[in-house]
Amino acid sequence: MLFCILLEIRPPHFLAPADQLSDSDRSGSCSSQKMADNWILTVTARTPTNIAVIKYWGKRDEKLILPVNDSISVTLDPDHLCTTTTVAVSPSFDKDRIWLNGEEISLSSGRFQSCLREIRARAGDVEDETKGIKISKKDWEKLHVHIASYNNFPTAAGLASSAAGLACLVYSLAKLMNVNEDNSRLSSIARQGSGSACRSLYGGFVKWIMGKEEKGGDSIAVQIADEKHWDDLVIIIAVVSSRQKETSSTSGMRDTVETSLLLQHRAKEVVPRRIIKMEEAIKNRDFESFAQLTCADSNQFHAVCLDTYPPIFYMNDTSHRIISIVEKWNRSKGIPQVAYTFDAGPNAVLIARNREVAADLLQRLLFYFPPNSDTNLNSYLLGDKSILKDIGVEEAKDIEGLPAPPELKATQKYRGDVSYFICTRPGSGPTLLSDESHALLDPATGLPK
Ligand SMILES: Nc1ncnc2c1ncn2[C@@H]1O[C@H](COP(=O)(O)OP(=O)(O)OP(=O)(O)O)[C@@H](O)[C@H]1O
Ligand SMILES: C[C@@](O)(CCOP(=O)(O)OP(=O)(O)O)CC(=O)O
Repeated sequence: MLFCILLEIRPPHFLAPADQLSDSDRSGSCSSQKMADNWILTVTARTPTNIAVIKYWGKRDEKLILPVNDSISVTLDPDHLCTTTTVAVSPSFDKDRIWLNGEEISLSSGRFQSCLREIRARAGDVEDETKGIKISKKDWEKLHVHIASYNNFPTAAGLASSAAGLACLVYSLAKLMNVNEDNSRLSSIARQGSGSACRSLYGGFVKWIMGKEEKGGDSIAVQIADEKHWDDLVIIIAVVSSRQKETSSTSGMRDTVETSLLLQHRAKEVVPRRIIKMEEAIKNRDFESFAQLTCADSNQFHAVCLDTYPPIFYMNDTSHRIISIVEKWNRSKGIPQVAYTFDAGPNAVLIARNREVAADLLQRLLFYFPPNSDTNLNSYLLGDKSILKDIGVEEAKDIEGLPAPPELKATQKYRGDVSYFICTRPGSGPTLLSDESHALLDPATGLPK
């Protein structure tokens, strides 16, 4: 029986007209055609976001997304910030479709198309004996997919949604289509969806090697160390604004490449040295060097944005205030306690050397940026909320009683200038979610649940 069902399943609209069917086609056509109308195969995966500590900014090839320098990132714990994507294939689908955060969006962009094309070109044979489904390598060119993706954090707000999103798209499709390639090879496909996405194929500490080849085959991500290597680190993100930004990373870096002389100096002289030092700092868990390099690189990235014509401003007054709080505190301690870094937006990503320092940091941040009176504490700190206990904050009113940081003379507060905080840590790479309850597509219809 199973053999009969498995004979050959072709999408109904690709079935040959009856008079062109061979005997073997006919012998299996009844059950397989019936099955062909009904089956849906799905895969769900979860992929983390990442924050660059040595920034990628500038492409040498826009279409293939090849960068002008190497970059290094820390993968953030997917328990707190992640994309979940379900991909489905069925002969009953008549076109490729994608839903992002519940809304259908166009798949026509060159970037989505590049990822789909590259994955399809590497697809393998798939057989699901329990469902009686067999898809051969060549069938993938004709079958269509449905994709549903959800980011559990703001999209297009400088929190690298494109990184987690495109990495998850490529990873889940690769699993659905049985692509037999390691994550580094998959990273070079994700790179063509969004540069920073290639680094989300690994957990821990990741380097995107810029590569030299014209076609970009050697522009891949590699893991420097996994998330357990340096598990003291605690990361606090201050979400300063979750509105969509004015200048996208893509257009911003294009303008920078065209107009900034500082970028050329950075890519040629500064980053190559910093990459070597940053790799060493990570391998040796040398927080002092790690923090010094991270802050310097973030500052240079924003200087390069300012050196662009027309100038790009991603940070705002709140971002600058946070830098000042951290700089003064680090100086008062003699050695860095916290590193800061800002991507293409005003949100601060603060990396504390350990949990104790992270608690002191959160105390300072809550002191200067208390929530509005109508904000609930539960929605003001997301992620690992247990850190609130460390500073004795159980309710929003406890924030009012926090002591002023001793190293700072100014005690003016900036109530409401931070939308919320996220407390997280370095985290793991992509994972498959086998529990059906995580799927975003209905297994019976292939449409969003
Ligand atoms: N889960 C997802 N699946 C597929 N595509 C996504 C997903 N999330 C985001 N994207 C794509 O990425 C775009 C947002 O990218 P953009 O670079 O503007 O912002 P960001 O990645 O949040 O910020 P940044 O890269 O500057 O930190 C979205 O408009 C969408 O096209
Ligand atoms: C500031 C950055 O976050 C830039 C991210 O740029 P994207 O990867 O979003 O850009 P595209 O490749 O055009 O999609 C720094 C970084 O992540 O390295």
